[in-house]
Amino acid sequence: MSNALPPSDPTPVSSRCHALLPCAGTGSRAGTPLPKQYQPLAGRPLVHHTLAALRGVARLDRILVVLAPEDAHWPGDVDGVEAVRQGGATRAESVFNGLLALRERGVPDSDWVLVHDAARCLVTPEEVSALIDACAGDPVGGLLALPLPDTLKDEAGGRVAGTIERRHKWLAQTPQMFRLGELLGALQATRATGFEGITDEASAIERTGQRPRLVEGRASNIKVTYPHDFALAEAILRSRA
Ligand SMILES: Nc1ccn([C@@H]2O[C@H](COP(=O)(O)OP(=O)(O)OP(=O)(O)O)[C@@H](O)[C@H]2O)c(=O)n1
Ligand SMILES: C[C@](O)(CO)[C@H](O)COP(=O)(O)O
Repeated sequence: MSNALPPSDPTPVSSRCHALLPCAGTGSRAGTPLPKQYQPLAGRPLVHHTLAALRGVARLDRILVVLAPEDAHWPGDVDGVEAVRQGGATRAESVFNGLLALRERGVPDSDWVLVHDAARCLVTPEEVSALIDACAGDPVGGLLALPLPDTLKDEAGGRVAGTIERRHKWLAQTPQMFRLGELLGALQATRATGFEGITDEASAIERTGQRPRLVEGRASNIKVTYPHDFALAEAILRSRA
């Protein structure tokens, strides 16, 4: 009988999770004087609410925020949070740079990364935990999403061009949870085209032929995007206080 050990798995399964926050946008649709992630909301900059929710998830090993290189609003020292000034021209590029920064810090390719929009400040620790619970044993990973609640219309020239079958249609939210190496590779494959068509992490993973898991989230996990979203976000935050 041979004493040789069986060959080791080249990609050991890791259960470690990290959060990555793209926070380098300009918030052009929000129309606020400050980039929207720094706009005051219930007495604090918007991104602080996002970070407070993530810091409430004990299973997150690291929280890394990707800032624009010229960001003048980041407070500098947020407990338990690391920031890199490596934001890119698009969300996908900011995420890609953040993943490289995680790798440079020694995070192995097999660890999970939960990418979460800084602008989704209403996410709760419970929603993040539900995503981790649902995806930790999944071979691909997945995302929070919401089954489409309304009738969906196709438009042409400001008029209805048709009604789209809404069964099996979901609205993608964040966090989106994938293995560091897989997500980096998937984004790298679209880099030459300027990450064209990559509007979230799942879309990059889908291009590799894999099918991310949909984990039902809540309607309250909105991305603050337009001017009227601030009042809604503030009302929800105050109702929770
Ligand atoms: N080059 C970019 C663009 C966006 N983001 C981040 O990605 C998240 C989602 O993007 P979005 O809501 O589109 O933010 P903005 O790009 O800032 O908004 P807009 O498109 O209205 O300018 C935000 O937290 C934003 O800060 C980023 O890190 N880098
Ligand atoms: C990632 C995202 O929040 C999922 O809904 C969304 O695609 C970001 O879109 P944006 O146009 O960059 O705001």
